[in-house]
Amino acid sequence: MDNVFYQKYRTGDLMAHATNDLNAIQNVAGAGILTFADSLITGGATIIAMILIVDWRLTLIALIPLPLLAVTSRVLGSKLHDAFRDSQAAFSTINDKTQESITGMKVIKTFGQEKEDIQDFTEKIDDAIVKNKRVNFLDALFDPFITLIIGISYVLTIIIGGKFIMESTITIGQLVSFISYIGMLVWPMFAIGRLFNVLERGNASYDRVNELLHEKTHVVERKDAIQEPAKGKLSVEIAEFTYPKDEQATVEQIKFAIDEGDTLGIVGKTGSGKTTILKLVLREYDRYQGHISFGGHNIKDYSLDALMKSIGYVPQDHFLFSMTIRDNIRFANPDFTDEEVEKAAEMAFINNDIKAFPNGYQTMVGERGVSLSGGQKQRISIARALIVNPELLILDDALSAVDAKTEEAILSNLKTARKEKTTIISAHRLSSVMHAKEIIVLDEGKIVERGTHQELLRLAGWYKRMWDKQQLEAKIEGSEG
Ligand SMILES: Nc1ncnc2c1ncn2[C@@H]1O[C@H](COP(=O)(O)OP(=O)(O)OP(=O)(O)O)[C@@H](O)[C@H]1O
Repeated sequence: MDNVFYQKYRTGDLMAHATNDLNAIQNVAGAGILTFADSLITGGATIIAMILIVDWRLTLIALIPLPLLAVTSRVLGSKLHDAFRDSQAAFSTINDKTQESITGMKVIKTFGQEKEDIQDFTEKIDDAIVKNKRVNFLDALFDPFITLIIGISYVLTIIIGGKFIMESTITIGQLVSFISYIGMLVWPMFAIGRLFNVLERGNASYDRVNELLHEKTHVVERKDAIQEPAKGKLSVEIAEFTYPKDEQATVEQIKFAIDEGDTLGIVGKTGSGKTTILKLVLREYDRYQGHISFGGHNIKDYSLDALMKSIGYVPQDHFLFSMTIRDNIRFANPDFTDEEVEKAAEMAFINNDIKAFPNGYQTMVGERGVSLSGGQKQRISIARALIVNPELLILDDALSAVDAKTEEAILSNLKTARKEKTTIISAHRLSSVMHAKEIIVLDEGKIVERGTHQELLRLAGWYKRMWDKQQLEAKIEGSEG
């Protein structure tokens, strides 16, 4: 699924669909069908015996209350359906809240928001309890109603059966055995009630899961898509792109081309649209006016696999998995050798840091392992992208957490190792892009300045002002250090 989907459905919600809802559906397929078969066979056999062995008229009378059972099950079932849907939605909300609270625990603690968070959690739990109580209330109504219906059957049978005995249509013995047959109908009737219960729960969950399964991704591969990884010149022409549900265009009139082996720098204020352009190159969104081609073909002509094989991406918010550093670096392909992993780490200037850990490359990352610094995580993400030696490397503000010296070393490594390959660097620190073949400056989604570092300095615009400011800051930091 595309990004729009993951923005619409939150993690906890998706997990609730995959656990609670699937359980309810599974119940229909298991216990539900078993109960149905059981009630049908036992009930059917008993009714046939009543007709054949005792009296068909008495059987009809005993079954008069049955339509009542159908009506009750229908009415209660439909109420249960709605109540169960609400309770499942409440469970999704709790799941979301739990997931967010645990993930954001550090922030909650730092801002002293534990009490407020617990309060919010309690409110959500209380809401779920109210909704679950309603489900259980409706659930509990089934049995008394069925008992009532069976009671009516008994009463009718005794009254009419008594009349039949007086008329000598049936014997006392037949009436007694008929009443015990009704006793045998008790379980099938309860079973029908339970079946409706399970069915309606499953139905409510099925609606929720079905809605999810019918979501369509907007990024669709062409049937005869190119399977060969993209390679060559990257050319981007975006007349306009607006995020789904937004009204105003986020980027407009973007036009640039990068020859194989060249580097493009993208700079600009925060929120000026740098990441957005990169997302379009990564084909995270397909709906824009314009044309992006890579190696002479529109990126939409490639299979997603072929396009992604050509691109190495280091996002702004790097994410490492709970596995060893080595496995994190060779995430794209576990067959990379230890030498290749170390070479990539060397290029990302993280090799020495990793070797200094007691367990070296075997160090576990994440919840079960060491806490890495922001800069270390960032450089491991860079190594992870570099190891595949991609045709196009995209660094989205990927050097923000390293110091100027480390940045210089990484950039110089990239320059040597990636002579033949294309690189896009988006950054706030202008020194990251100063060696690029072309630099574009964005403001409110439009290119406002472009050229080489020297040309931009001569323009004396935003780039020059920022450059001077950052140089001054670097000098002050240098003298302080
Ligand atoms: N998924 C989204 N849906 C709607 N609007 C978005 C989405 N992602 C970003 N935006 C908006 O698009 C604009 C450009 O965002 P973008 O992330 O491209 O900026 P940026 O230049 O990379 O910023 P920064 O330097 O802070 O990373 C911002 O106003 C942002 O709020």
